[in-house]
Amino acid sequence: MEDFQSAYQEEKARLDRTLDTIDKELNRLRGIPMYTGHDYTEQVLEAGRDTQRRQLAQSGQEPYFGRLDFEEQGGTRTPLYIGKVGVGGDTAQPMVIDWRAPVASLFYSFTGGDSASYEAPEGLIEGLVYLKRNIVIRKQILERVVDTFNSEEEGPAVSDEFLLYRLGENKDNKLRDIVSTIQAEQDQIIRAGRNSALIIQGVAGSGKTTVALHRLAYLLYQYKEQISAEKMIIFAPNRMFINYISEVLPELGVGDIQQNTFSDWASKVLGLDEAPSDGPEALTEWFDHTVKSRLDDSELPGRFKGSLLFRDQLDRFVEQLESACLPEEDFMPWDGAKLPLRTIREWYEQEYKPYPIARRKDRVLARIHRWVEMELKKSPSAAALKERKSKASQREKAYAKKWPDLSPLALYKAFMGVKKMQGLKFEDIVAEIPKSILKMTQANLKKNVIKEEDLPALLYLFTRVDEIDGNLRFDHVVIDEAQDFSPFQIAVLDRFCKGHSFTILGDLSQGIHYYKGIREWAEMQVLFKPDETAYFALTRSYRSTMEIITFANDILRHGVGTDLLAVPVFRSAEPVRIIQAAGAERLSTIRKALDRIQDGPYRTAALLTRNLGDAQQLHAELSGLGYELNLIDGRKSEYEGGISVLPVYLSKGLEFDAVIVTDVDEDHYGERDAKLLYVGSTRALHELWLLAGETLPAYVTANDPEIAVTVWPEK
Ligand SMILES: Nc1ncnc2c1ncn2[C@@H]1O[C@H](COP(=O)(O)OP(=O)(O)OP(=O)(O)O)[C@@H](O)[C@H]1O
Repeated sequence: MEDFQSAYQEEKARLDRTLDTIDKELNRLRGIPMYTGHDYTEQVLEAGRDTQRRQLAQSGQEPYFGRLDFEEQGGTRTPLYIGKVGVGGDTAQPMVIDWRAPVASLFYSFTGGDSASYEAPEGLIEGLVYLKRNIVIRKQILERVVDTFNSEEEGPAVSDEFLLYRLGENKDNKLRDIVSTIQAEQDQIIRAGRNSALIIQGVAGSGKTTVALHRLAYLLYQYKEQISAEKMIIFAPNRMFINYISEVLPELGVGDIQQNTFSDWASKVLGLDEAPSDGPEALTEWFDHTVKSRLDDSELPGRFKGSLLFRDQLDRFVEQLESACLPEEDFMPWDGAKLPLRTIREWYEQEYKPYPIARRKDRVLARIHRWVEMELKKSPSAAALKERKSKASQREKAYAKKWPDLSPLALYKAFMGVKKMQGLKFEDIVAEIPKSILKMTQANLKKNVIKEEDLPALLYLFTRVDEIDGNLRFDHVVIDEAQDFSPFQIAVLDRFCKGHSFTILGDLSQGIHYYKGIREWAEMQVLFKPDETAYFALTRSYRSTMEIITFANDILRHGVGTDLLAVPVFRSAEPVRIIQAAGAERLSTIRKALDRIQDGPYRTAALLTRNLGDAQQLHAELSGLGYELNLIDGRKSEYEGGISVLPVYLSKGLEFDAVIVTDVDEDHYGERDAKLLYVGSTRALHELWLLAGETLPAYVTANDPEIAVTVWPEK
């Protein structure tokens, strides 16, 4: 107790000193009149002061969250205070060190032991850690001081006490930063070098999304000279998810990073009027549990059109295109004048060879135009000039039309046999496309309907025949829920991305979009050379209680059939409740469970149904009974918190303090839908209820009363 008191007093005094220094510095900066003139040097200085003012104002509320006492070899014990932004960065001993600075990595990577080291620009720095302390400051008030390592005390190396305190809290509506409790295995990913494609397999709740966002903040800090926020992008599954994660980057002081769905981004690049996407109707079709037979992988359009085989077919098509583009004829602007095919061919095949085909076409046509202008100058009279000019203009237009239309859609239509293209013979390639997929695509393209699954091919054709403009290129690409991406999508993105700088994260066990996603990470790894890629596995799960994770692990083991199990953090609460709620009892049981949850200390909860129709119906019934609920149906772009009703497949990526899954029976969640139940169950932080139908799915067990029970709570 005494120790705690003295630690608290010590930190209180230090906080007062820090706040005082920040206050003085802020006042000094605010006292400098804002520069609004035209002098460039002054403008740069003013921008710097503005950033400093904003950062200091932020630090002035919660300057730091951790302290690490470190003694560098040959040096002395020094307390390092670590915060979201550095304060006094130019001095030899800054008051607060930015969490992304090399030395701050010790705060995260240190797991006990006699010595510690970190990578600095000047090499490996070694030394001793004496103390690791978590400090909670809210609005300038010191709220909590917890030592998670103290070399002078007996006890476990680095304790989880502070992490558990953080995980036990109820969550706001939005995902939050975790700078104060980043774990060593997460820190390794956050600080991994920029020029490789990281592939991260992480169990549900292992912090993948959160880690990716922190990694972006780190990369921007570490490589500030080489990369910029506007050239980084996060691909997320839908608009609502983007809204859900939207607070983390601003909390980390990072703005302007693009956040988009693949479909929206691709449509913009391709100039499509509308972004094709798996709308609610398409999803309902894929996720309907009453559809008993599922197509083989090779017949699933998304799987086929996302494969590298399909990319290779397009490659063969483009190769032919190169030689077939040039019209096999001389150009005659008017009778008696001739630009021989031989010359045009030389321009196209030799002089402009370094350019992509579409650029070559433009250059050849422009050069022909220039040649015509020169020839026109030789006209014998004004009348002849006029006549020749008009003829040449018509013939130039006619000649240009003999070149193929090289827009991605026109090429794709040609490839799929919906549009004629002279001089190409690729029937053998098309014959390799599964018949059902070819027929369906042809029918769609005839009506000018483009599906989401066609986007990689369209983008690929674009990048193969044309130049990618500099402002479309990325310094870094993050792909969340990457198990739902196809290898071809990644291959296309690689063409837009400098140095294979990717963070690709997902969870194969949550691969519920079976009709388009991958089955193995190897499908993506083959895209990169071994030294261009690194693989990480996150197995610790931070979101849910130990009971929920142990229960969900059983679904993985017996239902999904994988050994990628989650390791819980030891945070214990109520067992999972599996309650009979079939037939006439269904609605009243849902209500009873909901009432209990509403009486609890929670901020967010979710009712997860098997499909959209169920969610709509339940939402209508319960709203009619006076419950305040938000329906999430795939159309919404904002996540509102409170109690949500949604089909289970739309819950991916989200989390709620308490979750009720309805209709958990063999019919709704047969073995092939075990992944859906896994996703649903792992959305819960503190409480999970499964409302059971007549027969529980065989893979759902309630053998251990510490983990799952089939009775109502006693009080
Ligand atoms: N080191 C940590 N400290 C505190 N909280 C953490 C930590 N890592 C993850 N969390 C919390 O765990 C929860 C899950 O994180 P996140 O959503 O990023 O995981 P995920 O792996 O993307 O999950 P899923 O695949 O299930 O959607 C979040 O509430 C996050 O704040």
